[in-house]
Amino acid sequence: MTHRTLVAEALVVGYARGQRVLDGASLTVPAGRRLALLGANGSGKTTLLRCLSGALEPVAGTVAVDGVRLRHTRAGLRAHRQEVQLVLQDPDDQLFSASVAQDVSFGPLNLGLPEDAVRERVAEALGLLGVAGLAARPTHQLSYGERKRVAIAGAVAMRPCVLLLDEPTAGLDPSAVTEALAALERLRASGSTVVMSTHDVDLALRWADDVAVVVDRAVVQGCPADVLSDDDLLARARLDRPWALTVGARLRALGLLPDGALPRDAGELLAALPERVLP
Ligand SMILES: Nc1ncnc2c1ncn2[C@@H]1O[C@H](COP(=O)(O)OP(=O)(O)OP(=O)(O)O)[C@@H](O)[C@H]1O
Repeated sequence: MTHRTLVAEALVVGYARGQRVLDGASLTVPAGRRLALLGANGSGKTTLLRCLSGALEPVAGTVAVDGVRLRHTRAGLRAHRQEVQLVLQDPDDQLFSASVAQDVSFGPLNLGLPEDAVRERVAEALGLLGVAGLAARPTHQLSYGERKRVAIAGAVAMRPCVLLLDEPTAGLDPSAVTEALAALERLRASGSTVVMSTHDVDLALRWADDVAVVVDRAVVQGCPADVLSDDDLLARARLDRPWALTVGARLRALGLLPDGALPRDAGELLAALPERVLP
């Protein structure tokens, strides 16, 4: 797998006539960067991800991978899905087979790959997600967190250059979130560029290289610390400022952090404090 750049330009989407969910939404997912997609409930994050994956055809606008434009023909969609995979928020929308191994084999088998290549991809995908031990388990017996990981493994078995994850950490306990983030790092190291939608601004700040906010039917994209401290944007998008930015700004104003210091989480904050505060 090789990281690739995914670009959406001027997307227009409306489910009902005359009502637009996206109206001129543009987004760039640079190859190899972690991108977090934020926005209020119903703002259009899933709609945008579905356009990026090819599952939904916009009324207007384009989607392209490394400059190659997505065509909504059978051949065009087939080619796009080998590069870009979407994992839905609810794993039960994605898992259909009796066993985990069968489920994860589904995509590679559909590509017409020989059995040994399929087996290799399934083992690789389950390994990357840290669920190799679940291969023989019936999918209906799995916990919610296990089902989420297996659903991601199903997409990973397609060896996508860009992996789109709709709220992959929603409903996971804190240690499962940590494990999921470690799995995403392994995926990135293996060549998949990762986009995740989330409602967690603190997670977006500490995980992402870039953030994109879906607001007023368009997308505002930029560096996490800049976008997530833009109070006007945050209010329009019904998001809170991440606590680390609020506390960091206060500590800088008190002279307890150097001017350029931008701790993104508790560990970075403690590390940045001077010894007189934290001997
Ligand atoms: N298939 C559909 N038919 C009609 N309307 C739809 C459909 N899918 C989504 N919508 C509407 O489009 C809007 C955007 O929905 P979308 O699921 O993209 O938002 P979201 O940002 O992912 O929300 P959430 O954070 O709640 O998951 C909502 O008003 C939703 O009701």
